[in-house]
Amino acid sequence: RVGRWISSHISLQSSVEAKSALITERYSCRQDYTVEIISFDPWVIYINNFIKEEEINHLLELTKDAWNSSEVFYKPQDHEDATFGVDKNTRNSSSAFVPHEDLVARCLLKRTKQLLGNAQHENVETPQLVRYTGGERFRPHMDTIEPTKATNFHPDYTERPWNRLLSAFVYLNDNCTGGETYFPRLTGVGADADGSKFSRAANRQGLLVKPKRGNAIVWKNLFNNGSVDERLVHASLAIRSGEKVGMNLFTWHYFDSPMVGDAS
Ligand SMILES: O=C(O)CCC(=O)C(=O)O
Ligand SMILES: [Fe+2]
Repeated sequence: RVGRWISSHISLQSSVEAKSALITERYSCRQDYTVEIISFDPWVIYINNFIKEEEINHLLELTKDAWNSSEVFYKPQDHEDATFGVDKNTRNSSSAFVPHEDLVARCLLKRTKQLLGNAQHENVETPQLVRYTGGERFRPHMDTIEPTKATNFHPDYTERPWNRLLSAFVYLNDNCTGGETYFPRLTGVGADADGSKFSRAANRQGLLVKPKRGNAIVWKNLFNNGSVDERLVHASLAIRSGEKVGMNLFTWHYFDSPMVGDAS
């Protein structure tokens, strides 16, 4: 089984050409992140320095003219089937897709794949940048695809069903207030947690992750039998001031393969 390296994102073509904005030949994909465990069950980790300054600057430069209203998979009132589109009631941010041929995108896909190690990781979606300004937010949702509604989600979905195993949300800037990533069903952090990364909900319910440039929160969306682990429901709380930019990386678990180890 050869790892397919193509990142076939979801009907949406990237709107920017691959070009090297700030990254030069001197660029190396070397990573030097550190990991903190957030939760054993469900599996959630926090990564310090997942992405380097030069990579962030490159991605922001590369996508500067590529922002559009974020889309979600949703069911419009007058539709029978779920579809992709803008649903501001759910998500009113902007999104930009990084072309998967881009040097930094390729590095990030590889870094994500390496993070998964021996767990199933045939495909990583094209990195998606998301930007929020005043009042914008993303209501509670799962990053997984609902198989029964997803026949038009991706051309090969029914041919070879998959779902998003791992979600990595990477913070590309942090000059904002508000905009925490909120996991209402996870255990929150302790009183001694680093306040630049986490905050505690007033009712002590749920995990609140603050935007911190370069760092990432990573979680596993599926149980080992492939069903969706709804404990990973999450939201982006509204931005109160400033701007938040983040990036989604999703890896795919194909149901015809084991979640860990080789099929052969
Ligand atoms: O903006 C965030 O903190 C989370 C974004 C998110 O959940 C998503 O884009 O799927
Ligand atoms: Fe999400």
